[in-house]
Amino acid sequence: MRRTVLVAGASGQVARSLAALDVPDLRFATLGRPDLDLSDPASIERAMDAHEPVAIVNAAAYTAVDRAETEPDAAFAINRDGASALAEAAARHGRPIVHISTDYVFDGTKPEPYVETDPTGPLGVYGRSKLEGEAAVAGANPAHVILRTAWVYSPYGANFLKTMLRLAGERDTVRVVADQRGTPTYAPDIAVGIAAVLRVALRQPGRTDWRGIVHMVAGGETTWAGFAEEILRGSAERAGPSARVEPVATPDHPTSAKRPANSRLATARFRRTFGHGLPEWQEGVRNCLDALRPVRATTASTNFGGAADDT
Ligand SMILES: NC(=O)C1=CN([C@@H]2O[C@H](COP(=O)(O)OP(=O)(O)OC[C@H]3O[C@@H](n4cnc5c(N)ncnc54)[C@H](O)[C@@H]3O)[C@@H](O)[C@H]2O)C=CC1
Repeated sequence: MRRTVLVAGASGQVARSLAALDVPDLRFATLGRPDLDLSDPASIERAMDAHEPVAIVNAAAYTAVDRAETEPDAAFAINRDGASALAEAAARHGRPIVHISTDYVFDGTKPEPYVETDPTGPLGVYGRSKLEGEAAVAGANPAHVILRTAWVYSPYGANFLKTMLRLAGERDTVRVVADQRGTPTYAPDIAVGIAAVLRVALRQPGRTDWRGIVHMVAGGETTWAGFAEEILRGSAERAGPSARVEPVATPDHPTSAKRPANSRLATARFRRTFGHGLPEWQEGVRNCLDALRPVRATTASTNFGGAADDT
C-alpha cells in the first residue's frame, strides 16, 4: 500500500515533480493555497487531519531572490515563520518533515564545495530568510531533514532553462554570467532524492543519523554560462531554438540581490546516509529538454514553447 506524504507548495517545481513521481510505496498529496497556506496554521491542521500523512515535505517558499530585497517581510513570513508552523504541526502529529533549503545560505567565498557544517553567511534577504527557516524547522521538529539544493529547473514554472530557450528564440546572442559556479539540479531528480530520504526516515524512525542538514545536488559543476551552453546545444540537437552564449562577469550583470560566487555543495553525506546519488547535471538538462520537446514528429514544429507554461 502506498503511504501518503503531504507536500506544501502544489504549483512549484519541486512539488509538481513529486506529484508526477510514480513509485510503488509513496503517494504525494501536493496542496497549495488556500488549502494549505503556510501563513494560515488552521489550513495546515485541516490538511493534516484530512490526509493523515506519514511525513511532510515543505516545498513551498518565497523564491523571488531579487524581489525579496524589497519584500523582506513576505520572504520571512513564508520562509521562516511558515516553515516553522509546518514543522510544528508535523511534530504535534509525530511525523518527520523534509524541508527544502538553498545554497544561498552561503556567501560563496569558500574555494571548495561547501559541506553541511561550513559556516553560513547569506548575501541577501532570501538567503537570510531561508537560513532562519532552517533553524526554525530544526527547533520545531527533531525529526527533520533539511535538504539544501541549488539552481533548480524543470519543465514546470519559470526557471533558467526555460528563460534561455525563450531568449534563444528572440535573439542570436545571450549574455550569461560566467564567474558563479554551482550545480544545476533537475527538479524531478530532487523528487527521487526526497523519496530516498523519506524511505530511510520512515523505515528507521528511532535512529537519528539521518536527521539534520544534508546537501543534495546533481553530480558535477559548471557556471551559469556553461549551463546555458549545454541547454542551447541540446536545444539545437532537438531542432529547437539556439543562440551563441557570451560569457560575462557578475559586475556586468547587476542584480538587486548578490549571489554567491561559489554555490557548489558537497553531497557525500547525502549519498552515504540515503544510499542514493543524483545523476550528473547534464543528464537532467537532456531529460528536461526531452520533456519540453513538443510532438515534433507529428507537427514538424521547432518551437519548444508548446509544452511550457512559462509566462
Ligand atoms: N528554484 C531554485 O533555483 C532553488 C530553489 N530552492 C528551494 O527549493 C524549494 C522549492 O523551490 P521551487 O520548486 O523552485 O519553488 P517555486 O517557486 O517553483 O515554488 C514555490 C511554491 O511555494 C508556493 N507558496 C508560496 N507561498 C506559500 C504559502 N504561504 N503557502 C503555501 N504555498 C506557498 C508558491 O505558490 C509556489 O507554488 C524552495 O524551498 C526553494 O527555496 C533551493 C535552491 C534553488
